[in-house]
Amino acid sequence: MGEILSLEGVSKSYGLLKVIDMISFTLGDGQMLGILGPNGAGKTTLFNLISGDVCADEGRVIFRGKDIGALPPQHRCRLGIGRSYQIPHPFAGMTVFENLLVGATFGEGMAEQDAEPVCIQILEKTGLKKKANQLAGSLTLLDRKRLELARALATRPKLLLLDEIAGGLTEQEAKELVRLIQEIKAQGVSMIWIEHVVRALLAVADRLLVVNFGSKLAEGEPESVMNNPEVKRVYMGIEV
Ligand SMILES: Nc1ncnc2c1ncn2[C@@H]1O[C@H](COP(=O)(O)OP(=O)(O)OP(=O)(O)O)[C@@H](O)[C@H]1O
Repeated sequence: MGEILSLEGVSKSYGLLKVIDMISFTLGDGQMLGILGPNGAGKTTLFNLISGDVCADEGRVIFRGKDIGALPPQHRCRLGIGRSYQIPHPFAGMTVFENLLVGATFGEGMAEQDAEPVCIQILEKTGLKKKANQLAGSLTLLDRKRLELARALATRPKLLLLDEIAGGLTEQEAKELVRLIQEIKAQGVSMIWIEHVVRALLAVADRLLVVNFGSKLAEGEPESVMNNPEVKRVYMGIEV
């Protein structure tokens, strides 16, 4: 199995605050890495560094063998990095379908006639078909989260970054989401999923990475990471 992504000694500061401190990890092709960590640990910043929303102060971001650290987000998207945002921000004045079309045409570069059937398929898959013609701004939070995922899928990513998409879902909805993510994974899409809903994450993650104060606290097989005494103490607040 080859590597799709590797971060090598990546750091990022905002003023005096070092938000990401020398983080390195690799992601195998078709694998799912789950990221856990307390609020403010630097998880979303890590995604921003991969998607190009911010650039690292030091270190390298290698995607499919190429150093993409200096590329803007739209170039990284075209190369195959799709992402959802923790706070959904769809194009509120456009319909759900139009939001997907933007992802497919501008994000991935598909011609509109090719993009339409792809978008319809994604709407079906994500349970948004009935809302295709609804304005994105009028959706409930839950449907906005679905739209975040659908929009990211419309860019036909090879690597999908999911930022807390299970928060606020009922148990049943979380199960459906997990099924959908398993389906996407089965199609060979590599994924990184930041999630506080640990049960959902454990259902699909091949490996876990725990971040604390911008540094890697633990990484490895889910079971051994969850049993790591330092993870229990720092992240879960459990004394062992
Ligand atoms: N653009 C920015 N300017 C200044 N500080 C920032 C900026 N973005 C993030 N930070 C700070 O960096 C730290 C890490 O933020 P980040 O959003 O990456 O954490 P997180 O682990 O995703 O948190 P959460 O679980 O609450 O989403 C926080 O202290 C945050 O306030």
